[in-house]
Amino acid sequence: MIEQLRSQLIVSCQALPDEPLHGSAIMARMAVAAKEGGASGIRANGIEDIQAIQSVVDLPIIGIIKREYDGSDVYITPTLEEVDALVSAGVDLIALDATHRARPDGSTIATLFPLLKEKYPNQRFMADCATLEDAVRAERLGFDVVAPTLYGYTAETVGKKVYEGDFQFLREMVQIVSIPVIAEGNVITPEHARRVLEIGAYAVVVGGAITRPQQIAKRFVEGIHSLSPR
Ligand SMILES: CC(=O)N[C@H](C=O)[C@@H](O)[C@H](O)[C@H](O)COP(=O)(O)O
Repeated sequence: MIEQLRSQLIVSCQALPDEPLHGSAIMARMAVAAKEGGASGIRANGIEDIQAIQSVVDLPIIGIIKREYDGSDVYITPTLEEVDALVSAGVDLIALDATHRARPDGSTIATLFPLLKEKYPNQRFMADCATLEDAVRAERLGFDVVAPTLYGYTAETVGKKVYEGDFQFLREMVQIVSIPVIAEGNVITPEHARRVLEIGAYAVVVGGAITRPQQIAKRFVEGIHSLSPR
């Protein structure tokens, strides 16, 4: 299944409860649209969205469950409970936060992941990383793929964008691990998508730039204002 994604576009179809397109029926239509556009995979959040998407497209799915717990900053598939649900849903690849941060039950990825592998030896896992250390640790732990998904979204990386310095961070990640690196997070243009593959990313995930119209509209509005005479 991972082979199927080589050099291809994966579209992340996500809208949280506070977003205008929230709802599994809408996310399923987004996935159909992504497939019509040529996407080879879908990333989706939550069992409801995943099942709705599985019923209309036959593409490989990267599944996550975003859940916030008191006392932990980890929200992408934080505990075994979310992994159990994603395995039951039958997603091809389960992505989880692979930073060093403490998880809700006090575990870390280094203590949780071996348990997941033991329980689900045939399941494939993707590591959502914020740093190069995260990626190295993820490879050592036995993840199948890594991604810079959380680069810019943790206290130590806040404000950083993966495309800065011609995708410098991504290039370093590609060099430091030997498992596939999927470029994810702030890939905003077709040129970005092409560039990350040139740099050596195995595949590319694009989310908001395709499936979050509020982000797309905002970018146009900002474009207009930056062009208008002052
Ligand atoms: C940081 C975080 O929570 N990222 C989430 C992970 O699944 C999603 O909200 C992103 O949309 C996804 O990673 C794709 O990225 P972008 O939408 O920038 O193309």
